[in-house]
Amino acid sequence: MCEGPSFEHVQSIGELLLGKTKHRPTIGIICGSGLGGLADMVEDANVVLYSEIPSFPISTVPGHMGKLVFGTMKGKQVVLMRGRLHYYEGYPMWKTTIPVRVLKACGISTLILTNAAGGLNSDYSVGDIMIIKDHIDLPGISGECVLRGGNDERFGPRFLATVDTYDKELATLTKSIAGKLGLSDIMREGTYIMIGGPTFETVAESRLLRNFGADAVGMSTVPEAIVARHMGMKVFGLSLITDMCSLQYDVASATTHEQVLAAGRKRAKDLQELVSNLVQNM
Ligand SMILES: O=P(O)(O)O[C@@H]1C[C@H](O)[C@@H](CO)O1
Ligand SMILES: Nc1nc2[nH]cnc2c(=O)[nH]1
Repeated sequence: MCEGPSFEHVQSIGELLLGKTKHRPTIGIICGSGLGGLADMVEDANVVLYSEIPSFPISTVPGHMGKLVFGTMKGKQVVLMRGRLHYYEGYPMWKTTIPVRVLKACGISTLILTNAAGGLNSDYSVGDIMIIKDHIDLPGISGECVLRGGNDERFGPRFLATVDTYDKELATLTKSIAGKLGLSDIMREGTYIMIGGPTFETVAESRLLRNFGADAVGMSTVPEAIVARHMGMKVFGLSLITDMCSLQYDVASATTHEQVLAAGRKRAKDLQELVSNLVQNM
């Protein structure tokens, strides 16, 4: 059975969106929880609400506004998704990535993903920024891969290699920009693991995820990265460590979404500088 939007439908939404803006971006950015301030860097903005776009799912999570923002960032044409869709909101996996397919139809060739994540690596601290070197698709390896279902070859191949998901040149460029901005001390590079959510991890789960080799855990990003690669886009990802996962029972503390959003606000300026300079130098 074929799941997901048809190729023609995605193309038609792309055309509709390009009719609503004079911009012709090639760089797309997805804002993670509490990281919507990235959109404040956009000049000459044309904003389209998700609710105005046919078949677009609606963001229901606080910290995700549900707007596409077309415009320029440091002279480069961009489009930002200020609000992403998560599997735990009740959408099937393929539906959470309709916007990524639509971005491609709008002409995007490079996708920058950002997210809020819990730190599993005990060398990390709240406020660190992790370049995503690799991911573990926990839902995917247990049967809920975003590419499950019928495959339209016009989107991409049935069997996708994922060893090269995250672009190495953009990672190198980001490290050099972080150095110039004085951010090297908070930069990390590691593996992001996606869980379905919306529960934060138990101590036993955090230990399991760490033993799997993950440095940070979150509830998004991986399906978007896979779909973007499926369509031949370059992908780069950053995780803001908003809380540290509890690996010891005697000092375990509960994570809250408010805490995640507050950590995002604290690091907002640095993240905006980092991403906008990356865009400028791409
Ligand atoms: O959209 P992201 O992955 O940044 O959001 C993370 C995961 C949950 O949606 C939320 C938990 O606070 O933050
Ligand atoms: N699963 C998970 N997602 C997060 N998003 C932000 N922080 C966390 C976390 O600690 N765990």
